[in-house]
Amino acid sequence: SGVCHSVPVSEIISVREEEEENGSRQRDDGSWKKIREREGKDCRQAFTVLYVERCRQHRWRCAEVTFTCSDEAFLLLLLLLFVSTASRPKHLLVYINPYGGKRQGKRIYEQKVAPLFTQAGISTSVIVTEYANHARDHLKMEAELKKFDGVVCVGGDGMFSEIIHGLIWRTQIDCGVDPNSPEEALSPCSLRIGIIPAGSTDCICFASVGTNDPVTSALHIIVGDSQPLDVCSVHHNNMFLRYSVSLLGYGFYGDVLSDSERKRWMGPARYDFSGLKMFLTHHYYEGTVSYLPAKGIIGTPRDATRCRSGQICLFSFVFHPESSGEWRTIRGKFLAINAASMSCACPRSPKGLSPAAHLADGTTDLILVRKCSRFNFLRHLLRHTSKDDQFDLTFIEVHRVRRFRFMPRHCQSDSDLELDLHENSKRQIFSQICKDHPACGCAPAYSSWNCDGEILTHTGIDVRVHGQLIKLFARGIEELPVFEDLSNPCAI
Ligand SMILES: CCCCCCCCCCCCC/C=C/[C@@H](O)[C@H](CO)NC(=O)CCCCCCCCCCCCCCC
Ligand SMILES: Nc1ncnc2c1ncn2[C@@H]1O[C@H](COP(=O)(O)OP(=O)(O)OP(=O)(O)O)[C@@H](O)[C@H]1O
Ligand SMILES: [Ca+2]
Repeated sequence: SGVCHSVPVSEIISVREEEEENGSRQRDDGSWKKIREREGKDCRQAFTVLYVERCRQHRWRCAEVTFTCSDEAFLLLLLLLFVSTASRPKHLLVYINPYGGKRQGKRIYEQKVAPLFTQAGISTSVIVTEYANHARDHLKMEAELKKFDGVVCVGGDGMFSEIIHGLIWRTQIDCGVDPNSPEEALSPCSLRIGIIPAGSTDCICFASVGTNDPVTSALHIIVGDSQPLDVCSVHHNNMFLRYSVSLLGYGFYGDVLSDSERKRWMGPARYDFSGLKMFLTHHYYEGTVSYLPAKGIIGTPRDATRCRSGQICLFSFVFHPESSGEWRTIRGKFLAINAASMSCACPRSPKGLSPAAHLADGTTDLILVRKCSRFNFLRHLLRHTSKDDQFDLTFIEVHRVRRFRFMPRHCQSDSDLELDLHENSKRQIFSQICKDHPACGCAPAYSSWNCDGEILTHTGIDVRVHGQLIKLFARGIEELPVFEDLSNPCAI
């Protein structure tokens, strides 16, 4: 009817030929042979295009529009599609955690994601996990990775952590790199990972896509997006412990996690319950943090700029030199020590723990919250949910780093201990008594590390950022056009 509609070829999900004008109901599959058969006939081609439509808050939906054109133009479109979709996945290995978040992983995948994959002509091999670490071990030892163009993780941050542990490990073994050594340069993983959010925090999905919406994630996988991601390796005395891509948190977030693990039955609300409890408990921990500041990078953790799709993050990593600068050391009493390798934006805090952190710049933002009053800590926490700067407080300091170490006070070297031997021995006896009498209410000596939602077994750690070690089926958060129509009533 002469209405004009344009769709970028890169955002087409599928093309369906419509029935021919003579009424025959035979459906074409768009193959070259069928099209050649019609050559010479003077008929116009009607076809329906399924494409990506942008909705509010970075959500994507599937929309469709029907075009008509000459056979030659249609042929040209198919050719264009063929060329521009070379980076799209055709075979995917899917892992579903049926127990993540509100236990909806299987339903979300079957109802919202699988039909889209079928429509886009993607074939899948689906594994519903039967126990914790099933996906990790399958990837490490069994999975025939050559058969696939990507891995899909249906679950939360913990499930994603399983997937990267399996994939990074497997890649190092295949490339002859020792994954245990803290000094080795790790080999990047070639398979991309897609995250279908079905967990409790889903911050890796939220911070790399802009929303935690299964359909949006499925569409980013279908169009073959690619977003590199930094990975931290965590070691204790040269022994490998874990990888982290979002939050490594000691003190407050470590305690929230330890407390919340016992309340898994509560679902995602366990974090709010334990968060309130740990806020009231108000423990602080003593220790030494040393770090290697990042040099030659674009930006600081206090910037107003944000990590956005196709912007500075990608080339800032490529152009800055590996810094061999001076280590700096800070000793003190901390309510929290957090390292955020990405913003850690999530529905609880849409700007995240470190709003200016980058997904792929080869650095992590080290946030130190020194001992302060409950009132001041609350001010800091509240600012995670407002426009105010959560770092603009006297008891907070933040550094962009490439590497850092933490040593809790009671693990410090002998010479350090000799300095305050007397006080220290009193404390050790005291903390022993407190373990026996947990009701006495005095502060414990140690917290634990929250490593992407998993508890670490050691408190003294050495952390190193491996820039762009893995890739996601994502493109980073897209800058919203200023003219965005916020009243767009996109069905959700
Ligand atoms: C007063 C409101 C303050 C709201 C402050 C919100 C800050 C939230 C920042 C969230 C950062 C999440 C980082 C992501 C970590 C993930 O790798 C990990 C695995 O999924 N998730 C958690 O550890 C889950 C961590 C969840 C932590 C929730 C903390 C909730 C704090 C509540 C404090 C209440 C004080 C109220 C006083 C009246
Ligand atoms: N079949 C299974 N049975 C029990 N646990 C599993 C199974 N599959 C995976 N897991 C484990 O479940 C844990 C939690 O999973 P997941 O991260 O998906 O959800 P969550 O913890 O609710 O969300 P988030 O990590 O976003 O806070 C992970 O540590 C994972 O190892
Ligand atoms: Ca980073």
